[in-house]
Amino acid sequence: MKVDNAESGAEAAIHVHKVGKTFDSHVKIQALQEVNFTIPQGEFVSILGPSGCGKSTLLRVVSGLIDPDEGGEVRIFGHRQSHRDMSDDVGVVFQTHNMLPWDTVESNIRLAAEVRKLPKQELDKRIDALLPVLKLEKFRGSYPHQLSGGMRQRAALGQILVTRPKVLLLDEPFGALDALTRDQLNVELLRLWQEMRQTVLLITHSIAEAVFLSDRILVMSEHPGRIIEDIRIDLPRPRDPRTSKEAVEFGRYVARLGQIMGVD
Ligand SMILES: Nc1ncnc2c1ncn2[C@@H]1O[C@H](COP(=O)(O)OP(=O)(O)OP(=O)(O)O)[C@@H](O)[C@H]1O
Repeated sequence: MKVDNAESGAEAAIHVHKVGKTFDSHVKIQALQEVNFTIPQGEFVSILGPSGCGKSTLLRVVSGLIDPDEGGEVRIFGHRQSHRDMSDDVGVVFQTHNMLPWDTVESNIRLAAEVRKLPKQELDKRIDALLPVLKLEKFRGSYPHQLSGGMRQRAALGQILVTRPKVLLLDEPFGALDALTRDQLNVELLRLWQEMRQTVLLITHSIAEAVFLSDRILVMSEHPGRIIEDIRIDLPRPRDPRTSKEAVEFGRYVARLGQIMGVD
């Protein structure tokens, strides 16, 4: 369903309005409480918050994998997200990859694009362009178990990027990797975003990672999750891990966020 009323966030890439979520299994857990925010097209936004505050739940609601409680809504370019009618404009990457162990990197990426029913020639072209960007060209014929953790997560990113989603939702995609690999992949992610300029919503536990990558950081409260701060990161782009992280302003943002989150 489309709406074109500006107040509803129809112009925005992501519009989250009065989103709450209560899980009602054997115990009732209110994971989210009245979450509101709007992200314009092309912005890179990170979500920080304490463990268990509802970050993954929020990302799953934005992706359409689960529906919010009644009264709340998510719109993607004006399309009302729901479990039954998920927007084609959204791609999601989780912490653990989704690759079939018996298929090569290339077939896994190919398979992920099949739902979009792209003509074979177009898909070949996209895969040929994507593999070098992900530094996986030499590994297109390798199986997941033959790759390092970082390569597997790059391939998982490839499975989503091949569909060219306008909105990229990332749930700690590099969270399980060692710090060095994670830093390298963040630099690559930033390079990709600088080229493609999709709208990105990233969940992370790392304040420095959020400041380095983002235009804006949303901070969530303890459970039940609400947005308690919305901070614009006015650091110049393009960003470079050495120079950007050494800048005084970078340190100021990290310190301020540390204070808000009680980890300074
Ligand atoms: N499917 C579910 N059924 C019941 N409760 C759930 C479900 N998914 C999440 N929860 C609960 O909702 C709350 C928020 O969980 P969520 O995974 O969204 O937090 P998070 O901020 O992503 O946590 P972390 O940073 O530790 O990954 C938690 O209390 C969790 O137990």
